[in-house]
Amino acid sequence: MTKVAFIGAGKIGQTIAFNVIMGGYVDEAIIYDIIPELPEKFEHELRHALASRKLKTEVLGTNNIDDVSGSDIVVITAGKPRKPGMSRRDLFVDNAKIMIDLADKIAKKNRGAIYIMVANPVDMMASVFMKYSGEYTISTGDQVETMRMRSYLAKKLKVPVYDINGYVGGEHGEDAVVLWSTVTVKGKPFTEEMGVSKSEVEDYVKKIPGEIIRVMGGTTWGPGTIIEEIVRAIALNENKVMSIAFPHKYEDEVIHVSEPVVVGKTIGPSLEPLLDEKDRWHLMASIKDFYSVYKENLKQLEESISAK
Ligand SMILES: NC(=O)c1ccc[n+]([C@@H]2O[C@H](COP(=O)([O-])OP(=O)(O)OC[C@H]3O[C@@H](n4cnc5c(N)ncnc54)[C@H](O)[C@@H]3O)[C@@H](O)[C@H]2O)c1
Repeated sequence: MTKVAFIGAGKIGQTIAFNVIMGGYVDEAIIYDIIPELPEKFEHELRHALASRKLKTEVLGTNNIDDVSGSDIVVITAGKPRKPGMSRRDLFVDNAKIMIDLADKIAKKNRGAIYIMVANPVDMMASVFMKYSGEYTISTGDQVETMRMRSYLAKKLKVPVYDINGYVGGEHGEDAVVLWSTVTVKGKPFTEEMGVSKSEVEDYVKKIPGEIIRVMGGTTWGPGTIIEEIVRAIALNENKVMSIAFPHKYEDEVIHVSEPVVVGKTIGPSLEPLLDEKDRWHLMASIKDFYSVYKENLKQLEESISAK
């Protein structure tokens, strides 16, 4: 019996919820948003789709946060999306205020759930939510970049995408790094002699989301499918290796940075010890950078809250 809650029913929230619910492996789903009637009408849409697929998943769309209770998995997409030209980190203060409010309202009614953060800046929002709720939180992190990297290599090298393996790590977004020591093509370690340069792949992974946002107004289908796989891995205890951001204790904070890790009902162990020295150095640099930006952002957040 698996119950999943979706907090936020905007573009990405709807896409993830649709994919998860149509997967047929969830017994109950609750969809919550603050926009009047939106979750309720989305519930009707889902019921129609479920009828067509002959699935008996129980779905509730609601504007009442008290309905969000007893969940095993909580997927949080509530928050502002970035506009063209904005960085994910620009959303920190506004979206962190939403996370603090949600931590207060939903954590006590869903104790022991795994919380999956999607709202940006996603890794920092996971750290904020965990800090204020005390609940185990992961971020979808670089699993999205990982699939962008694999898809680009497959297209360039003209091989099926399932012949490409490997991961992207570090903070989700502009600072994510391809963990080249993990990348293989048809089981062989990647080399530039295969016909594509590392910098070209890195450039694609960094720039493509901004380009999609500029033209399509947001990224949905890619992340919506990739994030469904994270939910599925947890719900079905698949123990699959994914590059998601999970809690790391660093200095005086718990922070979230992605590295390949086994994902099931519990998260871990990490594959970080198997990376080469260069990739491990990149991850450590990314943890240090995350920590200093995060501390600075927390300061701004506190100033903004106390200025009210
Ligand atoms: N992690 C990823 O890979 C990834 C991918 C795509 C989008 N995102 C992020 O997800 C977030 C949502 O993006 P979107 O395109 O769906 O935006 P959107 O504007 O379409 O949807 C956001 C939804 O959140 C709701 N919301 C706001 N405050 C809320 C609250 N307190 N409680 C419940 N619902 C609330 C809004 O009413 C809206 O329906 C953004 O921060 C975006 O950057 C992350």
